[in-house]
Amino acid sequence: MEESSTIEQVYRGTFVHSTPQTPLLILEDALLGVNTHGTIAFIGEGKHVKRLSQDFKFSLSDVKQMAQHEFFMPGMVDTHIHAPQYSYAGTALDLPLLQWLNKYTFPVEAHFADLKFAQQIYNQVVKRTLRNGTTTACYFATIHTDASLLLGQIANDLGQRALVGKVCMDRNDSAKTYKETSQESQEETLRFIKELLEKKYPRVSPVVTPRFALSCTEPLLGQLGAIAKNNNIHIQSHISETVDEVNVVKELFPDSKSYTDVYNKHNLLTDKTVMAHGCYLSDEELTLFRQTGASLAHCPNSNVSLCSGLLDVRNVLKHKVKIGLGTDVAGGYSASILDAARRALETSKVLTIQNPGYKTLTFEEVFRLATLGGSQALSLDKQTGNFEVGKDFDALRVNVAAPGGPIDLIKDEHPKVLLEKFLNLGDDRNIVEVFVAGKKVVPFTEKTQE
Ligand SMILES: O=c1[nH]c(=O)c2nc[nH]c2[nH]1
Ligand SMILES: [Zn+2]
Repeated sequence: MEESSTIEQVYRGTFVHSTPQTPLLILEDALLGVNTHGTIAFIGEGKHVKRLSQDFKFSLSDVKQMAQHEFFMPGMVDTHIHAPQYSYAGTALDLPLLQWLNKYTFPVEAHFADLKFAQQIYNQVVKRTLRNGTTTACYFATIHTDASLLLGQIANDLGQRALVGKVCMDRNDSAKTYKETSQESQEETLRFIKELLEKKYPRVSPVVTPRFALSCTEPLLGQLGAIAKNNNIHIQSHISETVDEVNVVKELFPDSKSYTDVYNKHNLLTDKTVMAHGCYLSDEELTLFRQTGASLAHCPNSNVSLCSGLLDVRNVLKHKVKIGLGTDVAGGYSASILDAARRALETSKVLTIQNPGYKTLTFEEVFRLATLGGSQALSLDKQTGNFEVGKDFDALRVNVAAPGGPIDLIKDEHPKVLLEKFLNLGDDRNIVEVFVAGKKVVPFTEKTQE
């Protein structure tokens, strides 16, 4: 038998996941096998365990039976999170975006020149998000190359799948100590990409990261578009988060038709681009997203916490633009995609209050945004996002009745009820194990504990 088909783990019980066609599929008494590469080798029915054990050559005694109140779901995907801002998450939410950046964000991010401080905060944020069930995270770091490389190393060491971006900003008059020249930004981006790729981390990749149009000159935007293209790598930024920001973009880029056009002109909209927010995008701009394959990170906690706006996710879906959820720590105060899922539902309900004819998102749709949608938004859906054979086993083992946990159950509740309760009421106490590419990354081991 080939090595690639050696089965290392087999689980029997309930599995819930999404497909492009169906937001929620519930597989009761299912059997899922993971091979030595951490890839899903098969998913079948529990009643076929004997035949599957012969076909895939595992022993019946190796099957791990899950309890009644447990299920496996795909690991969650945070499509937009600022790792350095974790240091002040839960505070500083009293100003609108542009003032918030000047007063809180830039001074804090400037501290990440200090690698010791970076090490402490980056360890905390990767551990916290893993415990919260984020198996894939798309991180903004800061302008500091070495600290950004350290974030990549920490994500790799703790076993999280991650995209990591060294932030680029050659225009920032408000914080003189937190700015680069265009040349520095370009050269350091190239160094960051080169050095991160040389590490050959299996699941951590660089992402080209112009902070947003306001903090980048046109020449820099053009250079970053070219760098992403030459290296065939991801791109992330912010777009149309607030009305004030959109107005400044109009002033700074008078020759562009729209905010989206600014990025598109500089080859920054590709099928590997994820843009955060997009609250004020026109239908025409959404069409451009669709045509280029660029995606959106919906960050509802941040959008409300900074009084930025309300994203109409239904309209984004109607335009067939890829979309996932982001925490946007620390504009969003919670480092949990469960929180983002709740806020996404809430925002959709606010839109329904404003317009009773609005088609509110369902919890099943939001579940898909948190998992498969996120993986699509990051163009990582070949590797992760659901329990399709051939994808990596990125999964959460959820015990809805975890002792000391936040959920009380009535006897024999259906898995759909268990999932809905977990999405609305659950927390890290219910996430008893987290797997990335078949490897158990939560609970932490002695090695990852320090
Ligand atoms: O929510 C946000 N957080 C940020 O750090 C940022 N920078 C530009 N635009 C931004 N929006
Ligand atoms: Zn952001």
